[in-house]
Amino acid sequence: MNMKKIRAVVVGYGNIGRYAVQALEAAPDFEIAGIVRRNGADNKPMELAPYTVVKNIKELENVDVAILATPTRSCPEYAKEILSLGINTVDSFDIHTSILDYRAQLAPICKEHQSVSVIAAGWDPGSDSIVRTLMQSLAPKGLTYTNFGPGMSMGHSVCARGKAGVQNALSMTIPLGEGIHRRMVYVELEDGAKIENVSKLIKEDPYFANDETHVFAVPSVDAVRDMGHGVHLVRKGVSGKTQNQHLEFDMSINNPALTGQVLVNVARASMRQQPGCYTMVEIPVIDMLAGERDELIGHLV
Ligand SMILES: NC(=O)C1=CN([C@@H]2O[C@H](COP(=O)(O)OP(=O)(O)OC[C@H]3O[C@@H](n4cnc5c(N)ncnc54)[C@H](OP(=O)(O)O)[C@@H]3O)[C@@H](O)[C@H]2O)C=CC1
Ligand SMILES: N[C@@H](CCCC(=O)C(=O)O)C(=O)O
Repeated sequence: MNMKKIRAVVVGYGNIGRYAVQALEAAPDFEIAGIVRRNGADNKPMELAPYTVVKNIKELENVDVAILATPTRSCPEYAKEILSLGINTVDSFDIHTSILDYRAQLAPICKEHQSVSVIAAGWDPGSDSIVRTLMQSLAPKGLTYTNFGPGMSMGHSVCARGKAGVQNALSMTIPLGEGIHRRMVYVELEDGAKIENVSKLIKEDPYFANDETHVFAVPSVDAVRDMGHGVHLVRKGVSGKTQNQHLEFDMSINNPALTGQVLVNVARASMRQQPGCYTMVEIPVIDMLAGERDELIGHLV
């Protein structure tokens, strides 16, 4: 039997957007309804030749879900507009301290327009959030440490790139142990910009303000960039009344490729939820997989 494919749109064609398109192309149950870019079809890259590229999602027909691959700080605006059209949205919004507030803003819009939004769905926040939740259930008392990298944080790099005087930026996350990180930021300056001013702007942004941060000027960010990243999540705690349970989760990844894959997974899951706004820990993990539920249960459980 031919199943109707989910019609997805990718909004924003930067790092995550590129890999989200690839993950959609590799998924058996999706078709790409189009790509939304700020400049529409101007300078359309070769690999997008098969697709319609537009400035506004309203120019596309029968869209089920929009994958927001835009800077985190632009996600709320795009999500509100698109959810109001009755189209589902998913994003990898990664300002941990604002997730609850963001969810509360989107929930009534989803209910009013019968749409679904899955927010904060990359790998952290995202799949790591599921691992932390599972670990806490296995050892309810204890401590979890999330140790990133070393690797490139897309969110911090986007943030640094947005500062006045910055042409391009790379923010490397260096693990110091027990969930503490150092930020090493490499910036390509615009003509006339001063590293002292740029450094101040970056260090006072909430993305960086709580971590030790060093900012360096480099002639070319491209020459030093590598999009590898990873995480080592550990929990030591107590199951029932038994101490010293030790749990670990490790991954070493291409950051945008993994994020793009997770976004496609939650785009699929969005089609299986009631109207509302969800984080990944609120969705059955099986809903993120393609295929028949019974078959999946048969080989996964
Ligand atoms: N939760 C997680 O685990 C993860 C989250 N992320 C999040 O993904 C976000 C995107 O990262 P990345 O793909 O590297 O970013 P990029 O800057 O490479 O791409 C973002 C794209 O969004 C579009 N866009 C729309 N509005 C704006 C705007 N106001 N300013 C700039 N670009 C805009 C542009 O595409 P166009 O020109 O086509 O319109 C741009 O290329 C990050 O901010 C990060 O927080 C990333 C990795 C993991
Ligand atoms: N949100 C991150 C992914 C998790 C890693 C992280 O938060 C970091 O390196 O600081 C990103 O944007 O790359």
